[in-house]
Amino acid sequence: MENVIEVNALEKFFSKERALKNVSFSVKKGEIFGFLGPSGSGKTTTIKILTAQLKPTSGSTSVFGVPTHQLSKEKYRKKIGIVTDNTALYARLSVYDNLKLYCDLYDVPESRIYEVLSMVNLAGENKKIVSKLSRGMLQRITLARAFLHEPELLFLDEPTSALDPVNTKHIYEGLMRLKEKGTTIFLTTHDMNEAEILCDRVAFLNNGEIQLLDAPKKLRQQRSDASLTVELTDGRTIVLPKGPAGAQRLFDHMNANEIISVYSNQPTLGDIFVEVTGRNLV
Ligand SMILES: Nc1ncnc2c1ncn2[C@@H]1O[C@H](COP(=O)(O)OP(=O)(O)OP(=O)(O)O)[C@@H](O)[C@H]1O
Repeated sequence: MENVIEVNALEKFFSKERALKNVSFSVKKGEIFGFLGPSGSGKTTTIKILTAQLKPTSGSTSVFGVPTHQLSKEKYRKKIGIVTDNTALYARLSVYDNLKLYCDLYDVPESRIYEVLSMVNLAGENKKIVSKLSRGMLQRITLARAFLHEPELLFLDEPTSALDPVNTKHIYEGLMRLKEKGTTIFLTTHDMNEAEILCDRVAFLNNGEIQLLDAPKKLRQQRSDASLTVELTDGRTIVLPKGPAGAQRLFDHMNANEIISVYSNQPTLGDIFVEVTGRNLV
């Protein structure tokens, strides 16, 4: 499968401080790739380098097979959508007028505005003035703007950090639909649950270094001891080990109709992050 993003031995220094250390990874077309790390680990710096807002100190980065510094701005703008903390919206204009400006810029029909507002659960809010919006609404408008020109590649820097669970779920559904259409998504997040739901593969970033990279399911399976936790009708919760002895006890409880639930004891992505990096994700 074709790689949309390629990063090799990327390093970034801010004065003498090393923000990124020997970072290498690639992102395939149509993949949702999660960059997970605590505050200050280098997530935004990576996005800025990949979107040509910052120059790397060394190493190579390419997007759509073209070194990032060589991409013409016009071509880049049309194929890429970026969502960061910087909303760059006009505070005194309405939601509609803000999005209309981008329709003109990207050569997109105005009818698309209603489609993207519905994607972010803001249908009917088009007349609201941007300065009167909540942080969560601003975040959703920024997402709507990034969806407007149907980019092939989306960079999302903590896209749901200000959203409530209902809107977060709505955004997840929208992102999954974009993925189904073939959009590639590079997502940074602190939220392991988000990574688990959305990402095909995740990289754990700690102090500017990638410490682990794989599919969430594989990471969990590799670290599972294959034991099972079983809740029984008499109120007990028991752990059954892998192997014939555990299987026999499971059979006996099933046969006696004593089982309420069974689940596997796999670690969460958060557990794995702590195990690998020795630190929490916040
Ligand atoms: N313009 C800058 N000048 C100096 N240092 C910087 C600059 N931008 C980032 N850094 C430093 O680089 C490191 C990585 O920062 P970055 O913003 O990429 O982290 P992050 O993982 O995105 O954090 P957060 O989750 O808080 O947004 C931090 O130590 C930060 O202080």
